[in-house]
Amino acid sequence: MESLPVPSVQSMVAAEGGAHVPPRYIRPRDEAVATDGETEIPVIDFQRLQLGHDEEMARLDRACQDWGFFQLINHSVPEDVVDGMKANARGFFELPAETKKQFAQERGQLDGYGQLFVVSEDQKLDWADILFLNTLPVQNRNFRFWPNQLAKFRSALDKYSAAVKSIVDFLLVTVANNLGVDPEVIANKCGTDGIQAVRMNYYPPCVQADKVIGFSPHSDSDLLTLVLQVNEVDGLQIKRNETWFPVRPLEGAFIVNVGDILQIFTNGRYKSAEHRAVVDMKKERLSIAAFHSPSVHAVIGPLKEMVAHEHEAVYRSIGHDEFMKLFFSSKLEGKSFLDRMKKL
Ligand SMILES: O=C(O)CCC(=O)C(=O)O
Ligand SMILES: [Fe+2]
Repeated sequence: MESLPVPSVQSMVAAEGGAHVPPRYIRPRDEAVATDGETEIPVIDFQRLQLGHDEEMARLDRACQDWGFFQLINHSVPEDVVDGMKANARGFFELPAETKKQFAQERGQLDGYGQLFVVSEDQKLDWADILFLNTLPVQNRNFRFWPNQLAKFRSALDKYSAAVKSIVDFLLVTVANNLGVDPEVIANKCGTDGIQAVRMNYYPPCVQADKVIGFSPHSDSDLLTLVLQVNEVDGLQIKRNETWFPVRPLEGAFIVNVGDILQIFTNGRYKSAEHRAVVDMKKERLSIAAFHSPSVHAVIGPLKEMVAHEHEAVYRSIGHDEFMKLFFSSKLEGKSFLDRMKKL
C-alpha cells in the first residue's frame, strides 16, 4: 500500500535544526488571543456529578451550551494508567525515524503515523505529527500500526482507552439527563459497537512559532473528546466570540470537547468547540485525544426528543458511515463542516 507523501515534521526539524520552515507550513494568524482565558473556562467536578449534585449537573449543561468545552477534575482514571499512556505516547515519538516510518498511514486510511485531513497535494500543513489508532470496536483495531517495539504500548493503550471510555459513558448519561432524554437513546446510538479512536499529537518546537499552526482550527466530529496534555507546554486554544482563549490544563484534569455529533444530536442546543493548537519556539509539546462516536450503523441527525413540535430539525439525518466520509474528505476549516450537515 502506498503511504502518504507527507514528510514528518519531527524528522524535518531534526535534519535542519529547525532553522528553515518550508512555505507549505507558513500560515496566517491574525485573530485576537485573550490573555486570561484559563480563568473563564468552565471546570466540572466528576466526583460531584457521580454523587448526583444538581448544581454540578446544571454547570455541565451550561458548559455544553456556552463553550462546548470544559476541564474535568476529580475523575476516576488512576494516575498510573494516565502515566503509562503518557510514557508510551512519548516513547513512540522518540523511536528512530526509520522505525516510525513503518507505521506511516496508507492512502485513504486513518490509522497510523502522519497527518490527518491531507486532502490535496498543495494544501497547507500543520506543524505536527500524529499517531492515530482506532481502539473500538475491537474489530477496528489494526495492530499493524500499534508499535510493538514498545513492550508496554498495547497494555497502556488498552487500559487508558477503557478508562476514558467509562468516563465518557457516564458523562453521556448525565448529558442525556440534563437534556431530558432517556439515557438509553444515546446509549443505543453507540450500542455494543460504539467507536473510539485515540490520537497522539507531537508538536516539535518551531523557530517561527508564530508563523505556523500546530493543529488547524477545527471542531471534533464525534460526541465527546477527552484530551490529555502530556507535558507542561501549553498550546491548545479555544475560540469563543471571535477570540482565542489559551487553555492551561489543571493538574490531573482532562479537557473535554463537545463534538459535532453531539451538536447535531441536540439540534444545536449544545455547541461543538472550535479549537486549534499553537506551538512553542523552544519546546516540544505532546497531547493525546480520545474520540468517542456512535456505532457506524447509527443514524446521525437531531434526536427526535430534541426536536419539539415548534422547532424544525436544523440538521439532516444521514448514516454514520456517510457522515464520516463527508468529514474526512473536508478540509479542516473551523466549523464549516457542520454547515454541510444543515438542512437546505
Ligand atoms: O493538542 C491538543 O491539545 C489538541 C488536539 C486536538 O484538538 C485533537 O487531537 O483533535
Ligand atoms: Fe480536536
